[in-house]
Amino acid sequence: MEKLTIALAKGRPAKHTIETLEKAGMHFIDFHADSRKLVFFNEERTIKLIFVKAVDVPTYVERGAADIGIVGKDNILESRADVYELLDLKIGKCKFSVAGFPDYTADSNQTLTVATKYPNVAKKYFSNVGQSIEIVKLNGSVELAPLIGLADVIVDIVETGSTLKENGLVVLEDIEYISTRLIVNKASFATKSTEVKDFIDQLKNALE
Ligand SMILES: Nc1ncnc2c1ncn2[C@@H]1O[C@H](COP(=O)(O)OP(=O)(O)OP(=O)(O)O)[C@@H](O)[C@H]1O
Ligand SMILES: O=P(O)(O)OC[C@H]1O[C@H](OP(=O)(O)OP(=O)(O)O)[C@H](O)[C@@H]1O
Repeated sequence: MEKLTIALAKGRPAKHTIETLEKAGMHFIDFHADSRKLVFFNEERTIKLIFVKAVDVPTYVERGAADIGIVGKDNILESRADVYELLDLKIGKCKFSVAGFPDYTADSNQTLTVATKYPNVAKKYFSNVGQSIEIVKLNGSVELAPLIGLADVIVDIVETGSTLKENGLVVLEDIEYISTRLIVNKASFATKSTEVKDFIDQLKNALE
């Protein structure tokens, strides 16, 4: 009998996350990296794994379509979903930064144009530092925005820094450390507490 539904973010950290689940003793028999299948079960059929777009994972968990989600902190922050965040898997490590041209100088009296895939994160950061901004919401290739005069600065994920470097940009400020986290639906945490705690404990052991 199926006990838990886990929503896993498709994309970069997925393969590593599956490896961690395998290490924790959960085997998803027909999973392979280039499969187009979106639903998998472990051997005992106690865990249903669903693959969804990273940005949608917090929504699935908040609304109870999944009991647990495994997703980047970037998507959790942007979604502002009301869920419990209970574990850092310490994979998919990167950071949120403000980036721009090396000679960029901040002027708190002027409205800054900020290009980003993460408008809520950008708004919160600049509101905290007292800078008024205008957001240009993009869905990718954000580093292009300052180069073509679409924005003064960007708020984006930086991992190795090579995308910034190759486009003549630098980190101006770091905002937050990002990695893959485990989130839990609040009702599931109460009604399925044993199953949820067992799942987290198994995962924790595999991470040690
Ligand atoms: N260099 C990186 N760039 C982007 N995301 C990274 C990086 N390193 C780790 N991550 C993590 O990987 C997740 C993104 O994976 P990926 O880029 O495959 O998906 P996505 O950009 O959200 O999806 P899509 O490209 O389909 O919109 C991020 O949410 C973040 O937590
Ligand atoms: O510091 P780096 O190691 O260069 O990694 C950071 C880059 O990777 C991500 O883009 P992604 O590849 O997801 O493409 P996108 O521009 O379509 O979001 C992110 O948005 C940065 O552009």
